[in-house]
Amino acid sequence: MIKQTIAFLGAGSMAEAMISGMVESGNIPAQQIIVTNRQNQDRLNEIQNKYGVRTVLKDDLNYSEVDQFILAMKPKDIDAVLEDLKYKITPNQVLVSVLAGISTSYMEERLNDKQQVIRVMPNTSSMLRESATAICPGQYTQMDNVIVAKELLQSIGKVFVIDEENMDVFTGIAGSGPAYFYYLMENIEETGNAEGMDRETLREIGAQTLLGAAKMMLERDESPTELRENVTSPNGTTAAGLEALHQSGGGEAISDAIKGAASRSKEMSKELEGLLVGSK
Ligand SMILES: NC(=O)C1=CN([C@@H]2O[C@H](COP(=O)(O)OP(=O)(O)OC[C@H]3O[C@@H](n4cnc5c(N)ncnc54)[C@H](OP(=O)(O)O)[C@@H]3O)[C@@H](O)[C@H]2O)C=CC1
Ligand SMILES: O=C(O)[C@@H]1CCC=N1
Repeated sequence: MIKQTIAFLGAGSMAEAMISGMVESGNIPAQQIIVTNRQNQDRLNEIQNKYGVRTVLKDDLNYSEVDQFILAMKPKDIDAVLEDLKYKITPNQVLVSVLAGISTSYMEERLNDKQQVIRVMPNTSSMLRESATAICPGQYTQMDNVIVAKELLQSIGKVFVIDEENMDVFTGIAGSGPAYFYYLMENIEETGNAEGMDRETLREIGAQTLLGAAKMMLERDESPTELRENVTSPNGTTAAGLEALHQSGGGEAISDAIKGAASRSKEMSKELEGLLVGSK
């Protein structure tokens, strides 16, 4: 059981997905989770009623009772948040950021000397405790705090400790990834529906197919290539489907999606640094 007190700064869709998974896991008492935002009291009431966590507007938060702050606002708000936190927290408290494109050094440079920070990248499947989450500690973060953060994140799915240089591509694969699969499903539904099947059944069929394939990859000792070849009978339906996919640039499209998201993640950090230089 996690003993630390956690405060979310931000109560949007990503925060909610994480809160839902954490509370559901039972690994941390709901009363040890505090959720804040700047002004939307209705949203805080909604979160409190749904999950039994404590909520408060961020200006009324008792910062000294918090062990780990989870930053869950939009990247554009990061400078204001760090400027504010600098005067409110001590080096033994930890900042855990889920913001896309914000590096540990970016945060460290704008906080007090040797502030402990951790950069993480979860996804919205946190809601069902099925996130693929990356974690990457800053240079001053103590190992015992990394362990607690990891335990907390394990309550919402699988955790991968990665080098920061891989955070952008991880974001392109796993942070944004659920959206690619939803897009795939939208197109599956569209096509099946045009052929006369009803959308509700199609959703179940498509999702079960996706789930089955995911489980095969996680639970069987075969590569995706071997698994694909096992489905593909010579001159059969799969061969025809894969050929059409190949002709339409399916593989390239997936690769471009990951590269596009990763490059946007890099660009977002550069944009913020540019903003800062411009503001001087
Ligand atoms: N959505 C996703 O799939 C994923 C998102 N992320 C990251 O999660 C972050 C949040 O995204 P998302 O949940 O979609 O964003 P939302 O816009 O839904 O939520 C942002 C929240 O931050 C609050 N907020 C803004 N400034 C502050 C502040 N200074 N202190 C406290 N709260 C504040 C806002 O409320 P108010 O205006 O009242 O302050 C709002 O509750 C982003 O940085 C994104 O990169 C990471 C992985 C996946
Ligand atoms: O779209 C975004 O920027 C965020 C980060 C990863 C998923 N959603």
